[in-house]
Amino acid sequence: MYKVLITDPLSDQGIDKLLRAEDVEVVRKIGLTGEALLSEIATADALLVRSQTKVTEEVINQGSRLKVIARAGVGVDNIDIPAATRKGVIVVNAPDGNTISTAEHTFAMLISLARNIPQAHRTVINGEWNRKAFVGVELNQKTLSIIGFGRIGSELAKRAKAFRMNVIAFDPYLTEERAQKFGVQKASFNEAIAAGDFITVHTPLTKETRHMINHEVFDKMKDGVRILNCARGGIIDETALYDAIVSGKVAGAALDVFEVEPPGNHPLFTLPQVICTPHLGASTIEAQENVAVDVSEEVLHILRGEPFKNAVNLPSIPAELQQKLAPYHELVEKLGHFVGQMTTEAIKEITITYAGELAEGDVAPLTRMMLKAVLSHHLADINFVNAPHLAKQRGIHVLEQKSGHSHGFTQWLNIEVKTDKNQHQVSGTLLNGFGPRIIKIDQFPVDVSPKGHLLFIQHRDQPGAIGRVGTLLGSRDINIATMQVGRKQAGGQAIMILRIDKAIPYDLMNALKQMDEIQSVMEIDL
Ligand SMILES: NC(=O)c1ccc[n+]([C@@H]2O[C@H](COP(=O)([O-])OP(=O)(O)OC[C@H]3O[C@@H](n4cnc5c(N)ncnc54)[C@H](O)[C@@H]3O)[C@@H](O)[C@H]2O)c1
Ligand SMILES: O=C(O)CC[C@@H](O)C(=O)O
Repeated sequence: MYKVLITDPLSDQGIDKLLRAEDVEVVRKIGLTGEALLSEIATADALLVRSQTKVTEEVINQGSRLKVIARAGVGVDNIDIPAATRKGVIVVNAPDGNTISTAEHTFAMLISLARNIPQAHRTVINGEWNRKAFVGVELNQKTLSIIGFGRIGSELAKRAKAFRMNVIAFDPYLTEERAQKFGVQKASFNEAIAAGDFITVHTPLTKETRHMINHEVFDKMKDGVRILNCARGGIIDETALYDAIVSGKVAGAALDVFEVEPPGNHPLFTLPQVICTPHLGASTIEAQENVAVDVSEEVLHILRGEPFKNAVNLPSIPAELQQKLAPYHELVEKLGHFVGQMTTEAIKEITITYAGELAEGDVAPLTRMMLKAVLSHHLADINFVNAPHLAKQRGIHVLEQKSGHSHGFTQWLNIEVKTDKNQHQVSGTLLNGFGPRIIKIDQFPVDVSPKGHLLFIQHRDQPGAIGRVGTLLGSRDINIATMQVGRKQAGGQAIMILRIDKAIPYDLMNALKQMDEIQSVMEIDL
């Protein structure tokens, strides 16, 4: 039974799949913080949050069973992603579910800002009828500068175009083609800042975007500009905004988000030009249901070991690629486990080479999978998420390469592991109808089905050696299911791979190692 802990309010309909899952126990403790959160997370397999719960390194490290943190929404700035990655915990979000709601909210703020609707409303309900104080401006033919042209920025552009605004956009990843598709003008940051009658930010909050709208930037804006932030508090420097409004540079500001939330008695609230909402961008019935459905499904997939799509700390793998690579998973894992167990010293370098059909297209997910398999015999708590990070942390150099030489096979792959003193390599393929095969071990051609309990023996090729090993095992009632021998030349170095029905007792292992012709013996479990 998986324990799924929910600590922020989520739509009931949205988490219906989790509530109905027979293998899941849902524990809803809204607003959990401090010691209480640490104690609950200790036994949780998954944590579901919105933006309120602060998922710190301490919280993540306390989750000894934690496999996934799911953010019902887009922004993951309340989650310590590097800490989750180090711990091998997958972080997923729901990037699409609240796009429309947030774009619509931003548009509502835009109109409210242009026409002073919140301020006017307040006076009317207080018994005043002051029409002169609230003369607004039209949106028609005004320039809207959108900083950050992703999901929300581009949806907002469509709405602004419908109101006949000139839309210009700055986004380092915006192509001319995409700009044309949305009928917007692609601009540099400075151009967008200088041209906007309204300027709205829709970037994530990052090191680069924190205070990207600051004193200096306000100085470059048109007089009477109106500013919106429905993305993240901190993208706009609130002190600079306050000064720019007081100086008359900025005619008004609409804010849904704040550097500190809740913002308390903020100086900006003393200014009549400022309108605000309490982080309501995604607060619609539809958005909350969408994001809760999305993350509930992702959590179930991850807990059940099924494919998932919106991991924040893993490169996303398109469904088509997942499907294409799925047949190779077993081969890659088995080869990785084989060479990982063969290697008994500290690993310095791992090279994986793909050839044949495998050399066509993206194989990065296979490399990550192989890395996890190899290193699981050397490092604790390694998984698909943290494998590259742990390898790098240990100074293990990982190389992925493609080769035009597939050795006569439709697909071929080789894993080579180097240590200070040794190097080992294993090659494999998928045989139509027979599944994964190991076809070479350390330059010795073999044909081994990589499964079960194997005995891997390196020895000198001499008459009687194989017989003596068989007799010794037989004398201790150890049955040999299959056997493969590989050698490069008669009388030289050779290997034996025996699939045996049970593990070898310690004294028998020693007896094998003491045989004259044997150099090394190891058991390999696949
Ligand atoms: N107010 C709310 O309730 C609410 C709801 C949803 C999302 N959000 C926030 O809105 C923001 C946008 O969300 P989205 O779904 O559109 O994200 P997105 O990832 O689709 O778009 C963000 C865009 O910002 C661009 N960008 C990154 N760095 C930039 C920079 N330095 N300058 C200019 N552009 C830059 C990216 O290229 C990307 O296109 C996020 O901060 C998100 O957390 C707020
Ligand atoms: O949970 C919320 O309502 C905030 C949503 C929003 O800020 C997001 O990043 O998705």
